[in-house]
Order: sequence, then structure tokens, then C-alpha cells
Amino acid sequence: MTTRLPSAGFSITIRIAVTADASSIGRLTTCVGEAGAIVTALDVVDSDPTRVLVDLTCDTADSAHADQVVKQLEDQDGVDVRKVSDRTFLLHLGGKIEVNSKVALRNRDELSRAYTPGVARVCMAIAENPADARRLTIKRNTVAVVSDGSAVLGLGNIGPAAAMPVMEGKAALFKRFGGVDAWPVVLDTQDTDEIVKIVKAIAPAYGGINLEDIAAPRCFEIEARLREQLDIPVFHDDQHGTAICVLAALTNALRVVGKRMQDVKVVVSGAGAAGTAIMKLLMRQGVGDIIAYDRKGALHRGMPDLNPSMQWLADHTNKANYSGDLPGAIAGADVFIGVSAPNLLTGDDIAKMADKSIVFAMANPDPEVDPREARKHAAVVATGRSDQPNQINNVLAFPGVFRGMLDVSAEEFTEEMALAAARAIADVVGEDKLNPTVIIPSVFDPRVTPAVAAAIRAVVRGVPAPANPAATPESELDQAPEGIF
Ligand SMILES: NC(=O)c1ccc[n+]([C@@H]2O[C@H](COP(=O)([O-])OP(=O)(O)OC[C@H]3O[C@@H](n4cnc5c(N)ncnc54)[C@H](O)[C@@H]3O)[C@@H](O)[C@H]2O)c1
Ligand SMILES: O=C(O)C[C@H](O)C(=O)O
Repeated sequence: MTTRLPSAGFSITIRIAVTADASSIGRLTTCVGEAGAIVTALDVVDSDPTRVLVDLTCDTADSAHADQVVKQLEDQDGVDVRKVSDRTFLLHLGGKIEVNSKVALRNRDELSRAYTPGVARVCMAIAENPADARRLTIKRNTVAVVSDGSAVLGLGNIGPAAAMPVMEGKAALFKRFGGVDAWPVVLDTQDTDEIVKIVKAIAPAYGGINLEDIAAPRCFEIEARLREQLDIPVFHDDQHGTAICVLAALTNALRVVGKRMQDVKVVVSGAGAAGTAIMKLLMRQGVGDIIAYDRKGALHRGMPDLNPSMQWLADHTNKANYSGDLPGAIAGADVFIGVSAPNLLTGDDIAKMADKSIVFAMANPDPEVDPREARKHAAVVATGRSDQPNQINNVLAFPGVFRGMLDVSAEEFTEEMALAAARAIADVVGEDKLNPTVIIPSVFDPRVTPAVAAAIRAVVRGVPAPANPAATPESELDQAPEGIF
């Protein structure tokens, strides 16, 4: 987006000493407002007859804007800026997750059962019957969030240490939304063979593997090989989580505009992890007319030097073998999906799409087209941003998908599960709520995870998804384990 709006992601708290008079606090908030920031809190820390010490908190648009807000305050008469704290960095001090013991360790008696000597009998039980690992260890509810830091958000190859805040965040989301204990496992290697070997070696402790932010096309081979070698589900969130959410959003967007999957022409910009999985799932759901776009242009037959996944797309999409530019491709198209790079299209390009067009511009943090421009011409617009309507984010999918898979000890993640999860997410938006700005539930809608988990469990059990998942047990972990003793 060209003009950035203030966001909680760039919230700062400024400690300011100001001359004590009737209008001094008012002048401060006016100054911040005139600088384009939004005041969200103001606390008086201390005061005496001559001076007031306040903590003023405000949302800014980015780091440069935050500096400018502080500078404008410093330029005011009688204002002394003492300290500026970045609230996002404050929240990350010491990391975002921790391990808690589920058992009390208050005396020798408890220690003797939780640890040695008692624990030895439990170890031997698992040695004799490996399936007991799911009942007697954290395996039944634990997922490894594995990354090599090679494609982190839209930031690129920033390495494993720098990827940690995202992986910790993912683990926090797993717990908050799915009750799943997830743990970051970042790897100081970007070698495919080595990653497969390491993940295979750590797998015994986990009930599932969530691959995260591993660059395409390596991610495809890593996922395929691990699926083949492991007896626990392997899910690549950037591929499958995104594809599930996009299919859910498109299902409802098509309901809004009154078009059918099999009739629409779709253009996807970005044939990486997300784009490839999105296209495959949409094709599986009946979309027949797709053009895939990447840096080198529209993927078409006869294009040289394509990697295997792009070659597959060139062979299986683009019916008319179009090879022109992106604005040309979307002219007359019904749906544009962007998972590539910022600012590739203008409002005028969107105006040339078919009547009642749908635009999902999902590059983070800045979408392929400014959604405010796109909304002037398209019937439905969605982005990945939390400050815009119709936020498409994987958190709608992965907590429920893993909740469901762990509940039934699933051994693999399948395309049937992806389709069922997408249907479950779409169905959460009832007919009475569906409109161009509500095609997808809020990430905070408490119905989403139970609905997705129930749909996944139903696929594994080979039964229809329950009509009212909230009325069924949310997790089999809530039920008493059988046959342990
Ligand atoms: N909103 C969401 O929930 C969500 C989910 C997944 C990905 N994304 C965003 O989508 C983007 C891609 O994610 P990914 O995981 O697929 O990354 P990726 O690196 O696997 O794939 C990105 C692809 O886009 C291509 N690309 C780059 N610039 C391009 C351009 N100017 N025109 C056409 N293609 C271009 C790259 O060559 C690559 O093939 C990122 O910005 C990411 O933040 C958003
Ligand atoms: O994973 C997310 O929540 C964000 C998305 O996958 C992205 O890459 O931007």
C-alpha cells in the first residue's frame, strides 16, 4: 500500500516530562495526532506542581514515522522526551513461549514417580510397545515447527536465528487457537538431504511436523520425502494452510458474486510455495481456467528453464498458452490471487477484469495492489492484512487441522483433509453474515478451530463432518484415556 496507516505493529510508548499547566497534556495529544499517529493510551506516571511525567502510547505507520512523531514532540516548548519504547520489541524480550510442567514436583514422593526411579518403568513400557509413546508422552499433542529460515514471511532468506520470532509466534498460535503444544525447530542448514535427515531423526517426539518458511522449490521435495518416510503427518503451512484458506475465501466470494468454480478464469501471481498449492487445490475443486504468473512471466508450454513444479504448472494450466504481461492476463479474468510481491497492479488494471471480479492480494506486508484502489472496481477484495476487511491468514486453518489430526493419531495429511477444512472454514460464515466484506470468519471466531478439527477427524474416520461441531467433544484429549493401566 502506498500510504501506510498507523498500526499496532508499530506502537510506541514515549515517556515525556511536560510543564504542568491546564493545557499541556492536550497539546501533547494534539501534536501526536497532527503528526499522523493515533494515541491509544496515556498514563500519568508522576506529577508535582511544576511538572507532569506521562507515558503516551500511540500507533505509528512505520519506524521512520515513529521517529518523526518523537521529533515533533521534542520540538514543542516545555516538552522533554525521556525515553521511547517500541512495544513490539518489548513484547519479544526473552521470547514468546515457555515450557510448563504439567505435574507437581513438591517432594521426594512426587519426584520418584515423575522422574527416577518410577520413570524407568514407563520408559520400558514404551520400549516394549512403541505405540504407548502417544499415551505416555507429549507426542500425542506436540508438533515441531521446522524452518531453515530461507523464506520468512515476505522477508526472504534471513536465516534460522532471525526466523525464530515467527516460529515462536506460530507455536503461540498453535496453543492459543488449537490447544496444540508446538515447538520451534530452526535448522542451520539449507541442504535438502540434511533437512530431511534431521527432521526424520527428531520425529519420534512429535505427533506431527509443520514445515514453515522453507523456500520453493526445495520445500516441495523436502515435504514429499518426509511424507514418504514418516508415519506422522507432514504439513507445509505456507502451501497447505494458505491453499485451504484461499479455497474457503474463494468459495464464499463466489457465493457473493453468484459465479461457479468451474466457470471462472483465475490468474495467480507467484508460483512459489503458496501459489503452487493454491492452484493445485483450486484445480482439484473444479477450477479449469488458471494462468500462473511468476517473475519470468506467464507460465506456458515451451517456456525454457523452469524448475519441476513450475514446469508442472506450465503443462497443466494456461489453456490458451498465454505469454503476455500480468495486466493483460487479468483483463477479463474473474479472479486475481496474489502471493508474490507488492504493488504489481493498479486500480486501472483491476477495472479491466470481468464484471463482479474478485481480488485476493495477499503478499505480506504490502499487497500486489492497494486494496483501497482495488475496492473501487472489484466486487470482493481480500488481503493478508489485519487492518483491512477479509483477512486471509493461515491461522484459520493450521490449528484446527493439527487439532483434528492429533485427536485421531492421523499418519498423514491428505488433499481430502484440505478440501474438508476449507469447506468447514467457509461454512462458519452463515448466509445471514455473508457479504463482500465478510467472506471469511475472523481469526478470533471461536467456531473456526472446532469446525476444522471436526472436519479433519471425520475424514480420517470416513464419516460425514458433524453439522454442529461445537456440540461434539472438541478434542479426544478431553476424554479419559483407555487401557493404560
Ligand atoms: N496472507 C497469507 O496468509 C499468506 C500466506 C502465504 C503467503 N503469503 C505471502 O505471499 C507471498 C509469497 O509467499 P510464498 O510462501 O509462496 O513465497 P515463495 O518465495 O515460495 O514464492 C513467491 C513466488 O513469487 C514469485 N515472485 C516474486 N516476485 C514476483 C513478481 N514481481 N511477479 C511474479 N512473481 C513474483 C517468486 O519468484 C516466487 O516463485 C509472500 O509475500 C507471503 O508473505 C501470504
Ligand atoms: O504464515 C503466516 O501467517 C503469514 C504468511 O504465511 C506469510 O508468509 O506472509
